[in-house]
Amino acid sequence: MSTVTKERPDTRTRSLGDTESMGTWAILRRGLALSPELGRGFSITLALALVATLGQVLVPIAVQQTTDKGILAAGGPDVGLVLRLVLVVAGAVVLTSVASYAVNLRLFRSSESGLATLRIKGFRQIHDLSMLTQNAERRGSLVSRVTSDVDQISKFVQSSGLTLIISGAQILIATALMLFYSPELTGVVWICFVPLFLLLRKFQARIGRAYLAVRERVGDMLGAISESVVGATTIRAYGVEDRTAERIDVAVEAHRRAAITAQIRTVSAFVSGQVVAGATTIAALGVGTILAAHGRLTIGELVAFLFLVNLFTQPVQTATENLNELQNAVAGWRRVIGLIDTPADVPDPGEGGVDLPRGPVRVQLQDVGFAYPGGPTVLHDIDLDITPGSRVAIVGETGSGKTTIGKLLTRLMDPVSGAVLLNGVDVRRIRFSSLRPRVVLVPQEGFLFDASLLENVRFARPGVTQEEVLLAFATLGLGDWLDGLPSGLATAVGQRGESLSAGERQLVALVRAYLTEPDLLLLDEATSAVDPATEVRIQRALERLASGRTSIAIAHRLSTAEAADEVVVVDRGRIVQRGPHDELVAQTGSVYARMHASWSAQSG
Ligand SMILES: Nc1ncnc2c1ncn2[C@@H]1O[C@H](COP(=O)(O)OP(=O)(O)OP(=O)(O)O)[C@@H](O)[C@H]1O
Repeated sequence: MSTVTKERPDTRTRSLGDTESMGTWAILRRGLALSPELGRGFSITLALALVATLGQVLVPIAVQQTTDKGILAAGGPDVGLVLRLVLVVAGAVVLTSVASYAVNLRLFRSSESGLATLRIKGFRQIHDLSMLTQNAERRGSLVSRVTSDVDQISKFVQSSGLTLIISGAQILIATALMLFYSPELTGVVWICFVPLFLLLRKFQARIGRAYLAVRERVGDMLGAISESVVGATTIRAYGVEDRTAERIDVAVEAHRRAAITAQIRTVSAFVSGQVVAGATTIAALGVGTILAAHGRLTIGELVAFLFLVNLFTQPVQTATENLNELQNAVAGWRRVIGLIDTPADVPDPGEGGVDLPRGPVRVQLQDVGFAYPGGPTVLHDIDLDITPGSRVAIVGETGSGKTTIGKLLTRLMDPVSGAVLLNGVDVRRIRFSSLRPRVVLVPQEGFLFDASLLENVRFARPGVTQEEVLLAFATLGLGDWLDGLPSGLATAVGQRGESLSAGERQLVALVRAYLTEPDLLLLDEATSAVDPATEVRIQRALERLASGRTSIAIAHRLSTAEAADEVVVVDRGRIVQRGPHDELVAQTGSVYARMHASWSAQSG
């Protein structure tokens, strides 16, 4: 029974999620939901932090009591009381230190676990995003979302976040005590500070925008740098080092400018706070002295009040600094959330999906149409039915749409219209756990990791033994090649496999594919020329790999097309011919006949 879903809305996402419209609170809430460890045990941390703050508040009270009731006591200094108060302060200092230590430890633990979870979610998401979405953003910038952006959040969570909350509590406690000592003086302090509170709100929005720009420029800069590192060989080969350096300079310069703008705004906010704090202390001292002269305030109360003014102004000032950290972190969170909340545009049907039964696969494309985001239609009404176990070669001019068909068959992307069916089931309904190992694409340039040959091959099937790997090499006729390598399976392949030739890298890719035991094999044949001995090995390995399974080769060589059971000719996104090689060649004037003529001319 066919399970085609012809009318499907185009749910493909082109770029990463937009979080611009989310307010600061919404971002913080979502950020906390993504890293639940950050909120775990927070009430205990907060209680400990309050204990640490209360310890600080004890000092001005003790100073006032020491001055008024100890030093300036009616019958002369009361040494006993002074000593007791000193002991109380010492106790408070010890308590404060222990509480501060515990707070920091708890914060580091919870933030490190919370942000590790966020990083893991981010990296997983990068893998779940389709190539279309990944292509919308440069790799370096994508990576910066889970590295430097998360670092910004970490900076905030580990210090500024709690300081910000404690600052609020400190302001309230200081105000309550100030009111206790002198409501008039408290009024003076608040009158001085109200304009700064209002100004801070304005600063906060501007600083927030500036830091988001900084985070974006960091992403651009990393994007430009990683591109130049990855493409170093090409850059050198074409002698375009200057132009590349210029692009990096531009990105670095844009980052420098954005960082300076953010810093200027930060410093302006901080300096405003300092000016207001200084002015407040002067006003409190002036008005306080007048009040003391009129007997409405004792000397001890005035001194205690000035301590409290400091306790009040200090968090207001640091609040500006911490608010910047908050904005910086929110900007980081915004970018990470933008990544994590982007729906996977090629979703795994998971529980509701079906498994692909074992055995050679029947492949059907029904009215398949495809266009890359924002681009023209590159595949038009493709209809194809491939018999299980057959060997098919897809040929066509460059840009005709062959690779695109391959990407649709392996579900790296979904068609815009029509459906791809494997054994009669729409690929969109097949679970990834079944689809991924059963349908394998051997790309033109398989990616090799900087590890041994064995580890690179094992990557396909982690549990495979060394004997099984050796057997795989032998079965594909590659035993002699392996024996010729300096350290056999232990040979290091270098970064991206650069110690091997392009042809040898293909051999490794074929062994990898073989170990997965796919039922449908897709081979994107490399266009790069390889030496004749390796060419023979590749062909032999391919033949053995293809036996007993359905295989589709995106062919660039005449030999591959000749060896196939059927050749499918694609021209400008349409299938224009299909049939056995000999039959197609005989159709004079056809696209395939022309291609054949040109292949034959090239090979001699
Ligand atoms: N990621 C992409 N974004 C936008 N357009 C793309 C993308 N990849 C391919 N295209 C376009 O789609 C069309 C078909 O490309 P495709 O790679 O499928 O051709 P091909 O037949 O495999 O070519 P080749 O033989 O050179 O590999 C081309 O016009 C190409 O420019």
